[in-house]
This record gives sequence, structure tokens and C-alpha cells, in this order.
Amino acid sequence: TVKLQVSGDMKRCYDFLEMTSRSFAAVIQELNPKLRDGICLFYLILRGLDTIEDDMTIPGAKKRHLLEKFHEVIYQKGWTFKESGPDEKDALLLVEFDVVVNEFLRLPTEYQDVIADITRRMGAGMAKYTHTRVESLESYNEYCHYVAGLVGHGLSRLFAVSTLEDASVGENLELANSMGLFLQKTNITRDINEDVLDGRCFWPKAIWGKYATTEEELISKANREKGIEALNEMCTNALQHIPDVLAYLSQIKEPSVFRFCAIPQTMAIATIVLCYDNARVLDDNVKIRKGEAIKLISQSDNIDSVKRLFYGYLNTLEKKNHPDNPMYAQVSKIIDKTKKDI
Ligand SMILES: COc1cccc([C@H]2O[C@H](CC(=O)N[C@@H](CC(=O)O)C(=O)O)C(=O)N(CC(C)(C)C)c3ccc(Cl)cc32)c1OC
Repeated sequence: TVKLQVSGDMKRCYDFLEMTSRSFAAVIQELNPKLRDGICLFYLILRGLDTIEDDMTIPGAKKRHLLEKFHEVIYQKGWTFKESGPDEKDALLLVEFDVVVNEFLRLPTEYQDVIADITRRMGAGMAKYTHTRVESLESYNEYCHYVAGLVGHGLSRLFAVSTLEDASVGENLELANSMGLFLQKTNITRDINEDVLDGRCFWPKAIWGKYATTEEELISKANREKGIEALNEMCTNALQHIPDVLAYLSQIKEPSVFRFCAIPQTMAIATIVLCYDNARVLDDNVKIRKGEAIKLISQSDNIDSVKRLFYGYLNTLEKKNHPDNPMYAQVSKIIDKTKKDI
């Protein structure tokens, strides 16, 4: 019965994975068996942390304690959390978190150590940002490091520990950090309308504060010209990570690991280029069309194809980048530098 119960828990973990993000769940399930369960569990533990961070019904002090202690909780058999707010979309994961703990404890110790280390550092970083706002560019990069860059670090170390990738992949953590920052900054830039309407804003005031006095004014129709200039500066800030992203992907050799890493990045370049100079971002949550996403998934299976995709999106960006745009010079510089790497 133990065998049956054990496989039942991992099956349940994959059910949760599919509930949280269907498209990405499929890519994780296609990973090499040496990484599949470890990354599924890492993803669910991060999702658990994220659910606590996002839950505005949890009082500040209690939330900070939960975030800072989460790296210990993942070792506690039977641990669950049944106090999530009613609207939390991933609350069920925390209600049944004991299933994730059971499977986490069955991972090789080396995998547990990486996952626990990242969970500890991310939880501490999230706790800090429950009472600190993202104002300067430095705090923007630090916040994105905590919530996304560290995921890049942890995954790169798991790739190396699995021996599917070179040990060097788990050592050059600057490139790994950029993999997280490009994804996170693209999401933050794209989600401005939704976030401001939710009463949150992850755009650094050092950028938007030059174009508006409040977040509401930033997305208002009355202030539209200035809003677009702020949007273009946010896009430019995200675009600066592209050279590191291509350098990181160039070192990944195992096919299933490559696709796992490349698909989110090609989605992100398509999204950030769509957002550039696009007023609709301030009114709506813009997403690339389903057909384009399907094309990207099918063409993100080797570095030459990914470089070709990036080259194509940089050409689209070039056409959207006009000399009268204040970001013109910076964007041109990133395009030229990246095209030289391709
Ligand atoms: C080397 O680094 C990576 C390599 C491959 C994938 C990711 C990264 O990609 C997804 C992709 C994903 O989750 N896509 C969603 C769409 C979306 O959320 O925008 C989806 O396809 O549903 C993503 O977005 N994040 C969330 C963070 C960005 C915060 C790290 C994420 C969360 C947990 C894990 Cl284990 C991995 C990732 C990496 O992380 C940097």
C-alpha cells in the first residue's frame, strides 16, 4: 500500500501543476525523468510561496513569518495551510500541501538542498518587500532577483546536479539571474493595467514618476502620451537582459531542458515587442495570439531556431522604434548589440 500511496501523491502533484498553468505544465512533464519530478515539486513549492505573498487577507507580521519559515515547512510531514483568503486561486495547493511535502522528502538530498536554499532566500526577500516599495531601479532589480532571478539560480543548479547539463551551468548565476529578470520584467510591464486596478504597482517609481504623479494617472487616457513614454522605458529596461538570455540558452545541451528554458523566453520576447509603444497595454492585459504562441512552442527546440525567432522580433521592434521616440537610441543600441551575437 505504501507504493500505491506514494505514486498517488506524485500524481496529485501533477494535477496541481496542471491546475496552476496548463501550457507550462506540459513542458515540465516532457522533461527528462532525472529532472521531471524535482522541477514539478520546485514549481509547486514556489507557487505555494507565491500564494502566501499574493494573499492580501493575511496580516503583515503573520505573512512575513510564513514566508521566512516556508523553507522549513517543506520538511514538515503533514503541514498544510487552511487560512488562505477565499479568492486565492491556488489556495487548494496549500490545503493539500502535505502531498507536496511527502514527495519533496523522497527527492535525492542534493535536490532538496537546492530547493530549500532558494525557498529560504526567496521567502526572506518576499518578506522584505511586504513592507518595502519598489521605487529605485536598484530595488526593482533586487525585487525581481528575489522572486524570479533566484528561480533561474535554483533551476541552473538542479540542471547541473542532475548531470544533464555541465557543472558550469550551475555556477554562472549572472546569466541564470537574467533568465528570471527578463520573464519577470516582461510580466510586470504587461500587467500594469490589471495591477493598478488591483491597487498594486510593481513598476519602479524612478521610471513612472517622471511621467505621472499617481499610478492611476499613469494609465489614464488624459495622460496617454506620457503613459506610453513610461511604458517604452519599462520595455527598454526589460530588453537589456536579452544578450544574457541568448548566452544562457547557448550553453544548454539536453533537448528537454532546452525547450523548458527556451519556450518562456521566446514567449517573453514576443510579448515585450508587442507591448512596445502599444497604448493598449495601459487599458488592457495584452497577450500574444494563440496561433503565435503555438508557433513559438514548436520552434523553440534548438538554439539556431531560437536565435532566428529573436532576430525576427528585433526586426519588428526596429520598425516600431522611431527617431522621435525618447527611447530610440537605447533600443537601437540593444538591437544592434544583440544582432551581433546572433
Ligand atoms: C532558468 O530559468 C528558467 C527556466 C525555465 C523556466 C523558467 C520559469 O518559466 C515560467 C514560465 C511560466 O510559468 N509561464 C506561464 C505564463 C506566465 O505565468 O506568464 C505559463 O506558461 O502558464 C515562469 O514564468 N516562472 C515564473 C518566474 C518568471 C517568476 C520565475 C517560473 C516559475 C517556476 C519555475 Cl520552476 C520556472 C519558471 C525559468 O525561470 C527563470
